[in-house]
Amino acid sequence: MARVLTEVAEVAPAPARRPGLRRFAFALFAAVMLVLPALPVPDFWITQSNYIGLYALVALGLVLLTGVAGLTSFGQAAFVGVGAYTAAFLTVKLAASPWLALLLGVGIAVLAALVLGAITLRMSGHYLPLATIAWGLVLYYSMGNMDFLGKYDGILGVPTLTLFGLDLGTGRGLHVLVWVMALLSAWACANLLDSRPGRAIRSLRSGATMAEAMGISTFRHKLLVFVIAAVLAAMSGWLFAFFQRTVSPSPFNIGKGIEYLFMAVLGGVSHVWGAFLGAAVVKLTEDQLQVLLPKLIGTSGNFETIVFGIVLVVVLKYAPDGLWTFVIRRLPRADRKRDWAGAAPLPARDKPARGEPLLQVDGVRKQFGGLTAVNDVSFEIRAGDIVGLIGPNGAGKSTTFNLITGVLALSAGQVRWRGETIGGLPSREIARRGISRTFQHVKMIPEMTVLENVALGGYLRGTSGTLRAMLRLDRDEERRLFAEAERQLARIGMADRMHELAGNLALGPQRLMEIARALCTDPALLLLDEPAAGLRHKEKQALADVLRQLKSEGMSLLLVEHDMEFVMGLTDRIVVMEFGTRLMEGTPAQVQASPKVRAAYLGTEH
Ligand SMILES: Nc1ncnc2c1ncn2[C@@H]1O[C@H](COP(=O)(O)OP(=O)(O)OP(=O)(O)O)[C@@H](O)[C@H]1O
Repeated sequence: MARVLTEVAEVAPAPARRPGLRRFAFALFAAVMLVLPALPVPDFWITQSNYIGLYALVALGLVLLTGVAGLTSFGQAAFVGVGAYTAAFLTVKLAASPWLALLLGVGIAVLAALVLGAITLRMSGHYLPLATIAWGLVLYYSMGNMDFLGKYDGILGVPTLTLFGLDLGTGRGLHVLVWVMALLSAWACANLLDSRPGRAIRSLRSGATMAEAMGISTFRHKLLVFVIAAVLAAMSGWLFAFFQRTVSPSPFNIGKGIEYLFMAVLGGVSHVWGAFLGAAVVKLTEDQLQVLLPKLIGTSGNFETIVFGIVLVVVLKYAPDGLWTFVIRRLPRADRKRDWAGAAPLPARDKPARGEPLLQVDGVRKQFGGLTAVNDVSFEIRAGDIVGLIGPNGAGKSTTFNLITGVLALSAGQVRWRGETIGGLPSREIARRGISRTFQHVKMIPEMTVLENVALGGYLRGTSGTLRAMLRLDRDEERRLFAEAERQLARIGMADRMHELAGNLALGPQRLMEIARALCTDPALLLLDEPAAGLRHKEKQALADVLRQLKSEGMSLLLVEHDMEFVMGLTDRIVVMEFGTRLMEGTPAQVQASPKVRAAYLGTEH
């Protein structure tokens, strides 16, 4: 911790980056897939490869949706159907341009995803999976019963695609287009995940509380990723129509929806390239099993489905992150290239003048059913104050934190921030106004690096959106975000650990990382929930130094802490709570001398 509060320039340079083997491997893979049709590969394998590309597009959407964001959809096949039927209907019945059909198909899928998502994504739990099943069933039976879509016979005679006057056919020519679209989509998705909106998407799986406290609208990002998955599925459907040259409802039924999910889970549900592996393994194994199993069993049937079910259980047991993890383990882990030296600072807010009234907690109350966890608690924080909130276990400290930061709704009372009423605002709006926090139980994204976790705190200070991120036009802002994240890590003495995975840190460093993340939001008030818990003595001293330094820079702090020595040595004022009420408020000396406080901690009458 010797480097606490050092400037970025003094921080030891990040370890040298390992060779870009991954990038080379993926470039090679892309090149092979694109030149494959020009090689003397049998037509059978070109067809298989076309299927794999088409399936991978859908599985890619599920990687984002299910693997990264933690949302399950069984209805992706229906979105594929939307793309396919739009292509077939427009080109066969209306003789329209296939490219117009692509636009329209994607548009309809986006609209359907927006409606479905708007209804279900605010609700947690099983609503989305159930809604996607219903959507899959509705679309399947609609396609099968509509006269103008040819009922269960579907639409025949879809023309082949032509590009620059070149007929792509259904084999080698189309292969190039299928794989260009699949690889470009994978590249765009990989770019997205390594960006400001991507980190927001990656934060969804760990629950809404932390993400919202960093200013992220979790609903908007869930909707975004649901729409992206629908777009990818519709693109696959559009290609499928020109590949099969006929569309009928059966390839878009709910069973196929489950199969797509199976591909994503088997391949590597949180890895972009796992979608390709999953699609390849499922397609190739399915074909082999369809030939082999009837021979082995002596009768035909859908036995491959049963075998797949068993395989899925085995994979989930022994490789819950999918088969791609076996590949990724063999590739060297590349540290992020430290290319942000000299990046312009991020925008910073105007800081309040010392002594300005910041936070007024006015008679707040919180009831959980019959239990009053916080009862008529009032206190004030002025700019530059370090205020402690102490009390025995269950006194209502964390609940008070959650009322101030909008995690919980007030039952009564009001919270004001610089004169503005903020009680009732969502967490992200409160974060936007300059209140940041850490959590009693550390909330982070374990599979992201320390640096990326901290950069999540800079979300509100950036503006790059999804399209910019997908096209990698956001690099300038990314450099600024990472420079800020490193600066905040240096402030708490952790810059040398920025490339480690957050999940590999011990509890103490995880707490410090949360503080760096909160600082990255550029707050005017920092709420720390038990920051010293789990820290060793020296780490606590270093933390106290950091907090004092923050105070000297004008930062205001409210901290809940059980370590009395830590609180007494650091705070200007202390609010003591007991049984949800404010027992007293005073200087550390007054609190220490109070018989009421001593009695509260000892559990005796007062
Ligand atoms: N979501 C909830 N639903 C029901 N009761 C709750 C909820 N959150 C907290 N409580 C109850 O409210 C009371 C105050 O809890 P709170 O966590 O705020 O106390 P605390 O002072 O932070 O305690 P500790 O120091 O142990 O963290 C406790 O009795 C707790 O069981």
